[in-house]
Amino acid sequence: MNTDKPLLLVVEDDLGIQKQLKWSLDEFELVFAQDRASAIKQLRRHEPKVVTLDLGLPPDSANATEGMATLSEILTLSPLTKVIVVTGSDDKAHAIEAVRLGAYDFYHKPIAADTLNIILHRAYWLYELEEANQQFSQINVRLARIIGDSPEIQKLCRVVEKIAPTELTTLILGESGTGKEVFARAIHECSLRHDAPFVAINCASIPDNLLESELFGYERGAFTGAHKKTPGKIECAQGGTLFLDEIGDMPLALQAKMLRFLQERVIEPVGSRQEIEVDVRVVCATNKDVLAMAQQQLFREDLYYRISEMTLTLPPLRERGGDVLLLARAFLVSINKELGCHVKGYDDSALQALYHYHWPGNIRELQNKIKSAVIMAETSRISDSDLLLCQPREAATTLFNLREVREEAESQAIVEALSYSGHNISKTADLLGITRPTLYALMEKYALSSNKDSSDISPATSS
Ligand SMILES: Nc1ncnc2c1ncn2[C@@H]1O[C@H](COP(=O)(O)OP(=O)(O)OP(=O)(O)O)[C@@H](O)[C@H]1O
Repeated sequence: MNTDKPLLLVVEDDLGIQKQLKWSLDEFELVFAQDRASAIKQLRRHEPKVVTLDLGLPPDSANATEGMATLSEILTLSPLTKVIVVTGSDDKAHAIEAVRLGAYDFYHKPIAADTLNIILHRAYWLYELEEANQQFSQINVRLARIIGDSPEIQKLCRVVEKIAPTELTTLILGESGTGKEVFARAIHECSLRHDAPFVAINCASIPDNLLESELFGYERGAFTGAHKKTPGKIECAQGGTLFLDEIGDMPLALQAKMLRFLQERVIEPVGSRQEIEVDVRVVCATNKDVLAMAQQQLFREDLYYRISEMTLTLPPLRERGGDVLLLARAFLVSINKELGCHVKGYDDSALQALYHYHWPGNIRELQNKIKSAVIMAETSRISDSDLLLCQPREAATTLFNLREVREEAESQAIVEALSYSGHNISKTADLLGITRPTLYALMEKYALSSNKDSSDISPATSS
């Protein structure tokens, strides 16, 4: 069968019309069905995007009953399929009824090839559009579990959308508690593997001598206590995604075996000589600088390049701006529910404290602090004293100082425009939509130099 052409299921009991369609619809790969049963069989087998359906089907070809029943069954099984019904020229009522039931369009016999070709192309186009929309909204729902409005997190979500459907082995970097596992799950859930298992293993939490058998499985009698053949985590992830957390802690000896699995997609359980083929996508994470470790021979360099076909670096919570408050509000709802509490929100002192704290333990620390604050809170609103935070992120200025924010953005824009224009003052002023004197005044205000020789613009040294 020529798979380049779009496949069209034609439900038509008249062999003469079948022949005519074959001849006039040569841009499509036609498959035929003569009655309801064969139509459903072909639908299940070929999953066509578009179907043409003659409403007059046997056993009662003079009547539209069987055709209408076939239409309903097709749309129940495959709601996105575009069904175009075919009726006799004097049968408008049935055509309209079919559209009411969900048919995409209708046309009357005798067949006008040009018109039918146009209707069919439009139907395929619409199908593909709807299918893409559906996939997009499913991806959005799956990504919705990642809370965060900051540009950094939004950018990472767009990267996840792009890489999820691929087979790229991905390395997620970031401090402890920044959401590496959350992102690994999002990659899995937005991928075509989302119905298969997501299996996570933490390489740091399992003793070195057990990690190999945990990952690769073992044969009965492979070592003392191996009473029965047991599959490893890799095999358990068959068809799905394996998440190797703390990959930087994997013992060097085991890294060679891991590399072979990643290259050849086969595993050999401990104590076995039999190879097992595995179809598993791998996502790794670490809070260590594995590249530096590779350079110091503390991590296999070849394994590093194998696992980092794509790298995502998660920013620490303190660099995500207002996300901390967004997360704090979301966690309050879930923690209230979990503990059966009714804390209503945060007072100003708590918001200030949450925003300015350094968050060395990132989102996990935030969750813990809110949990204990919900338990400790004496009133319906959490205050800074309930949160027990020390070490503010920076001197407590006001939470949102609009002037400071504006000035920072203004100075940043000038730096970037200068760099873009090659430090040409006229061009920079044009880019920014201001006059040269205004630009000079602003550069002076922000102590910016226009030194052409420096590769980047840095604040002028005041000497
Ligand atoms: N963007 C986010 N939105 C909502 N919850 C999040 C987000 N990121 C992380 N979390 C929550 O924070 C906690 C820590 O996240 P996670 O375990 O993914 O971090 P991690 O970086 O893998 O940590 P570790 O390095 O310690 O393994 C989890 O409870 C997770 O559900």
